[in-house]
Amino acid sequence: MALHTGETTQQQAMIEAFRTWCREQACDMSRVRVDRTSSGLGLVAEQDIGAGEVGLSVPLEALLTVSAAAKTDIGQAALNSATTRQGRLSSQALMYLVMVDGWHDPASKWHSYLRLIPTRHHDPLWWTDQERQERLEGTQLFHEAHRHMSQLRDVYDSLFPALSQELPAFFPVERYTFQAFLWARSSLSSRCFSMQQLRSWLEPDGQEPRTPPNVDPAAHEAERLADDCPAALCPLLDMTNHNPETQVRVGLVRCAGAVHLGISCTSPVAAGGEFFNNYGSSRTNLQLLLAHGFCVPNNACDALPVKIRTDDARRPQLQRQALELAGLQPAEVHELSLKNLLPPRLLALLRILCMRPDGLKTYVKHGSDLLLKLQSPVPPTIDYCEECELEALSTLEGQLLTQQSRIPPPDLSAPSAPERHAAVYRAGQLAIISEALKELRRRRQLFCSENSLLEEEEEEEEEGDSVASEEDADDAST
Ligand SMILES: C[S@@+](CC[C@H](N)C(=O)[O-])C[C@H]1O[C@@H](n2cnc3c(N)ncnc32)[C@H](O)[C@@H]1O
Repeated sequence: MALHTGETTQQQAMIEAFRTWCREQACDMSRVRVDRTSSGLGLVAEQDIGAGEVGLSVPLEALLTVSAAAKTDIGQAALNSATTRQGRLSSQALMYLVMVDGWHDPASKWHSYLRLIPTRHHDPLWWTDQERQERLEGTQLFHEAHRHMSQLRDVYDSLFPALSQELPAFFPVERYTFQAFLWARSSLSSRCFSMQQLRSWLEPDGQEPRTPPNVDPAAHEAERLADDCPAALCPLLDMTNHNPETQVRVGLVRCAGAVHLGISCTSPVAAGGEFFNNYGSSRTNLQLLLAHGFCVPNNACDALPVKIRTDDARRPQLQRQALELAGLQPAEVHELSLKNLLPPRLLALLRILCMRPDGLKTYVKHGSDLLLKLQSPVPPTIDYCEECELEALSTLEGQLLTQQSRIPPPDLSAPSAPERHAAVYRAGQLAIISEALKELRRRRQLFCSENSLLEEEEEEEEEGDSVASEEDADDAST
């Protein structure tokens, strides 16, 4: 990471202050040090760390959990304010309030920690509308980024400027800006650990009692809080960068008589090597970019979400009955991936939507076996079902071609890191579409040859198509 001399000195001073803080909090960081890496700050092994050995750990008292946030002066002020009295306070918002306060106030328990978090993030919520349009057009992430931004705006607007007017000493207007809230949101989303990890032991603990310490808010605070933050900040552990090749375990460990959150790696880390984390072995590039602001090239977990609208009230009753019988939900998202190019549930759904009513009558008789039956191709020999299979495949092909045409071609050598990460994301989406199209054509050929049908030379645009995609739904509403 290129830093100017002034920035380097300033950052070094902040790292030193953070190290002192870690010592004061009795963190176990004897085997690692905070250092600069190609992904910002990270942790480097000071000595060989064995496979399964706890690399570092942090006492639970040092974590910023919803429960800890609720106990701070700022948390209490928010919880007892007239502004939040009408309803429950969002637990996420409570975390943001305490994080913004802690960044400014040297008296905050987490001040030295919060100061070391980057002041700018690179996820799509930090991009301008135009950048989001250019980088994400035609993708699911474009909609997700907008949705997250407007949710954050709603949460912010529900608290400000009211809290600043009611309690200006706690919530000064110049401190609690939307930008500060955005920083807190992205800091939390990019660095948090799941509460589940705070409830399970990393290793069997001999004869000791195994009940994990309670990390939940007290009952009277929980009553006032919406349960919308299943995550906590763990200073130091959150300095670990992501490596999809690494396997780690995170959980409770005992250290010097206290309970810590610790991390161990299933393979050894040599002295001088980076001690990595794995933010989730099944995280898609959409999830990584939205929460962490980066993507993994050729991400094997990547998925292309496809949504087919089925909630149209004008749908024939028989179709609605078949969808219900098959247990297909109106808002169901079907995830296409390189491992599962054509999910059987999606094909079953398309078969229902493409089947003539008399054919559907025959199929509905299968009752609870309907989904199973529809996961295999519909033979053209069944009365009124002659066209069904090819129509279902063509419908999906049409939708994928439309999605493909809407996604701008990726430039993996783009000048800025966010542009490159967006390009990696688009490349992943386009790769799945392209492979799914090949698989669709392969299946069509097979189906035609098995049923002695002639393949159509060219696809024709369906007029008055009865199958509407989610993208179409969005277009229709704008
Ligand atoms: C939990 S923090 C890790 C510490 C962070 N590097 C820092 O400087 O504070 C997660 C952030 O680190 C960066 N990061 C982690 N792993 C990365 C990777 N494999 N590629 C690119 N950036 C990464 C991203 O900015 C991400 O949002």
